Amino acid sequence: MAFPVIKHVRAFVVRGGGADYHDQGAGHWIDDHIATPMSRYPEYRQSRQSFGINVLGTLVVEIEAADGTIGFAVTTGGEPAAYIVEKHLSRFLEGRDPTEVEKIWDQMYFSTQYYGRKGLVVNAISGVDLALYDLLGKLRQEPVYALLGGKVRDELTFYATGARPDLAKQMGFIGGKMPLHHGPAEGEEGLRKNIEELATMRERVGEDFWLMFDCWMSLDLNYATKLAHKAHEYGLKWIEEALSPDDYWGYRDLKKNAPTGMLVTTGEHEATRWGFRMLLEMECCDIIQPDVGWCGGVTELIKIANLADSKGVMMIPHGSSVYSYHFVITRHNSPFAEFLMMAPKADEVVPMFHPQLIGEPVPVNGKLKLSDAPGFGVELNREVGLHRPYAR
Ligand SMILES: C[C@H](O)[C@H](O)CC(=O)C(=O)O
Ligand SMILES: [Mg+2]
Repeated sequence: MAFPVIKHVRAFVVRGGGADYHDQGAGHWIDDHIATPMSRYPEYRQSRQSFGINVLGTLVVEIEAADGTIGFAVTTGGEPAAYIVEKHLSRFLEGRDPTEVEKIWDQMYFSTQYYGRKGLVVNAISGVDLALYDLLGKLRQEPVYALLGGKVRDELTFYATGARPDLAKQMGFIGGKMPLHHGPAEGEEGLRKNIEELATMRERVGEDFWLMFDCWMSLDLNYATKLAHKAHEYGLKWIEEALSPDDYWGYRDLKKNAPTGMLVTTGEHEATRWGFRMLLEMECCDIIQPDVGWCGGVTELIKIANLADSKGVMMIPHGSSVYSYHFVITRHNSPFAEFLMMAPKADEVVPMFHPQLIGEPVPVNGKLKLSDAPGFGVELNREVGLHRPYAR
């Protein structure tokens, strides 16, 4: 079957909304004194926006085929990523057969390797790769999960990330992951407050509900070890992203130090098969958590997931809505998924990438059956103020 060639790649920037690194309004739980690597500076402790978490904004990539079919995807990266997509990556797609996914990925990665490899450049590559999968699904009239080998289960099961695991339990989620609020710079008092928050939640949710801490790269090995042992008394299921993503040695030691039964998880700021190979070969964690919009897209996630599977490690992607749902449903080593509670008080289920996506599915009673609509099954909301800074 011949497909129309790719005619045009476009990159847009959007401000406002869209999950954790995009702009959220004042008073949102996701920006309320969360421990970060910048918490050592008191002036950057209260709000992640104070040090610029939202500075990049959203990147939207659109790929149009010669017959007018359009695939698109949303990720983080803003203007700098839009520049890379328009000025550099587009040459590897325009005029090409859209089924050349592997070759296109390879050329995007190796042509940018001298200034890329991780971070922003891989975000941009991921956005293009996801848009290409969306386009392919639309051209083939198949959902992305079908392109990936089909479902291994009927529905997705979710845990929730947010400030209110107690409400998440009432909403049918299997667990609640809370942001850690106090880092090492807040000393023993901060540590006590962290444990008190966990104890309060444990009291509210009972013994069996999963509770986890997301530490967002804020700790050192000593503090993380102490936190893990104190939190073990309250049945913490996992300690997430405790250390810098570059500290593979620290993760290896934390996994050795962690109490028996507590899982060590990380990887949402890791990228590519090579980064995850380090985490896996050094036995840094029990669960890897790539974000499909940041780790290299679906093409790279296939390789990452296979590496994890061969080591018997679970792969539970960082919350990225439909972009990870279509992957998780095809994998035995991804038995559940993350849902990021984007309601400001984490008290209701709202679409994660609102307002950018139209038709974004959300879990009901902690479960979701994916639709068989083509591609990722969502449409781009063109009312969000799309800005194309580097139009060619
Ligand atoms: C709540 C965390 O600090 C972060 O914003 C989200 C995250 O790391 C996760 O969902 O995992
Ligand atoms: Mg996390």
